[in-house]
Amino acid sequence: MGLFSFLTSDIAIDLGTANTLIMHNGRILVDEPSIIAIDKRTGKILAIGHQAMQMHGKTNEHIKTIRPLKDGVIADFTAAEQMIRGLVKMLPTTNKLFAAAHRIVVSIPSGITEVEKRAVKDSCEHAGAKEVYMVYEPLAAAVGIGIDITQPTGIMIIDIGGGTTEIAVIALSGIVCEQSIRIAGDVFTRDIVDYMRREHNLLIGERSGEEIKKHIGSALSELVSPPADYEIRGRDLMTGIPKEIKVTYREIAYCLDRSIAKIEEATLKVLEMAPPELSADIYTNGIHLTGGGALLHGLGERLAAKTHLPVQVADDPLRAVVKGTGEFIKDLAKYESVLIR
Ligand SMILES: Nc1ncnc2c1ncn2[C@@H]1O[C@H](COP(=O)(O)OP(=O)(O)OP(=O)(O)O)[C@@H](O)[C@H]1O
Repeated sequence: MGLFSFLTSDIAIDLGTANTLIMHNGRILVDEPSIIAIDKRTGKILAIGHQAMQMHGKTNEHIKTIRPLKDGVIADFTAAEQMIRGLVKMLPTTNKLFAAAHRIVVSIPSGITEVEKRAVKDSCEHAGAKEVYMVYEPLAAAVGIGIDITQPTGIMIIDIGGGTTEIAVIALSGIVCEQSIRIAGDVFTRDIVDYMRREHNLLIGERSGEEIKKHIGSALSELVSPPADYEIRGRDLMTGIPKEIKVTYREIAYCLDRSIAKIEEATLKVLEMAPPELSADIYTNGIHLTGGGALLHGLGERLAAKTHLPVQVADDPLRAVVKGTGEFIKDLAKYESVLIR
């Protein structure tokens, strides 16, 4: 008997490169980093989500941490399945509401291939789901921020996640034109780690790079309300001794500049592709920014300056996709044309 058959209702999953969120009946019950830790000798899972993230970069030879998704898609099928299983187990199964849940809606990047889609579906099925529906992330993000995607109105979404940035123009429940690029949070983190090594001779880990990004990551070198300098520790490459330095947001803006320019480029491409009637709508309604990357300081302002359009950063950008995915599972019939089996 599959895991989902013990549950009492349908669930929505935002299976992300960085974070996986699970929602039921309008409530986000699981919000964990997409990572597992296993014992290399036995293959046993030692930790999932936050607990596994604590171990990331600090493991000994017997422990391995795995991030099952890369660039928005499943890179390690077995680990993905184990992670989904483990995260679903975190749901309060004692709650009667979960008694008959065997349908799930899971969000996927819009640039995903048929083989990659199959991998998502199979992972969910192997984890116990009986019916799996998939929905493209930009559609879920739009619904998640409260937009009615069924209207004949052009909506532009830029969803910057961990692995992919999805830029799409949506109308009448469908994606009219889009670009899905593999420049997002993970690349920003890598840019920071590389910069620290190059400019400061300081070797830092992925987690430290991510902390810098979250605290002082900036898309602009001049901010109206700048964050305070951030202290970071790592290994001095010259001496091999641990050291601490202070980093400014301006340095981070400098090292992220190239990657952000690629997002700008893709945004302009999508705007160029949009049919004129939808361009007119976008001129009025502007661009909606979702995903964790939307939290970079000054990103909204930078994109607004580049496109000369109003840019709105979602209130809760990290949760927009799962909130939208949760709406789809509530009314499968209404969204039949949007959902992929
Ligand atoms: N305050 C912040 N500033 C900048 N980046 C942030 C901030 N908070 C989170 N992030 C980044 O956002 C990314 C995660 O965003 P999100 O959860 O939307 O992506 P995901 O759904 O896991 O990825 P994908 O959709 O690409 O599969 C991570 O790279 C994380 O480091």
